Amino acid sequence: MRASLIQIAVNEDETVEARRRRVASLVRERADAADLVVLPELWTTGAFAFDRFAAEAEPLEGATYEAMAKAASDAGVWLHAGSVPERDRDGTLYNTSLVFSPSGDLAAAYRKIHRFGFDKGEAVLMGAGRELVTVPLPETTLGVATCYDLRFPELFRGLVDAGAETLVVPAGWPERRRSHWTLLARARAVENQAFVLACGTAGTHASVPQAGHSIVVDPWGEVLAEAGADEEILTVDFDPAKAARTREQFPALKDRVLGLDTPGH
Ligand SMILES: O=C(O)CCC(=O)C(=O)O
Repeated sequence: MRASLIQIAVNEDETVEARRRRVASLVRERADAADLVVLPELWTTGAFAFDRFAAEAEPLEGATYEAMAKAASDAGVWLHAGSVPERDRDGTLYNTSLVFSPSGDLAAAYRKIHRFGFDKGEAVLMGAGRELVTVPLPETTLGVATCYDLRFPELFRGLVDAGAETLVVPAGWPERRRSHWTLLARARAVENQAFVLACGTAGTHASVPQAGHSIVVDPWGEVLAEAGADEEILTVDFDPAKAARTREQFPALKDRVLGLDTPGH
């Protein structure tokens, strides 16, 4: 299977409309060059452009949905279109990822569960998702998570329990914590014996330089490919069956002990 992670530069000198058109054509260019294309988190607005979330939020089937559904079907690829600021019918905002099939149908939508910012930014401006999302592809089952979710291993265990073998993580990770990004991507791969495809943004928006360094890790924790800091398309061939083989040959997941007693009980 061949995956292309498109590490988009999110800078303020490009309008959302221009970036959407540019990204749609980058996706289209992956026709015959990838089976699965992955985009980063909130690449229209910028993950740190909190003051624009409300103004640029879209209904689920908004402009980004339409452009990405068409790009996926034009290219004939599975497309994890990263995430958009979604406004639901009640007016609540969510950080929502969209996955399209090669015919351009929506295969899954995932609302980010762990919101970043503690008492500011996304954590106060957006609602939290509650549902784990997996997407069965012919070759593998994807488990999806977004950026800050990477710090919460229990979410990934939930995805593995639901059948995920390839974990896809769009992000807008800041440069100042790049070492955590790489470490956590490898940790999630090793502990879950799964591929991790983690696609970040490049550029600088809201004065926050982005880490870039999108990364693909195999179920043994080996880094198959890693991008630099700038906009880049990272393409990698991988054998999705390696997740099952690794779980068979080194069956650590079977040794999990659940429901431990807590101190004092
Ligand atoms: O956890 C981090 O260090 C970065 C998280 C983040 O930037 C996000 O979730 O948008």
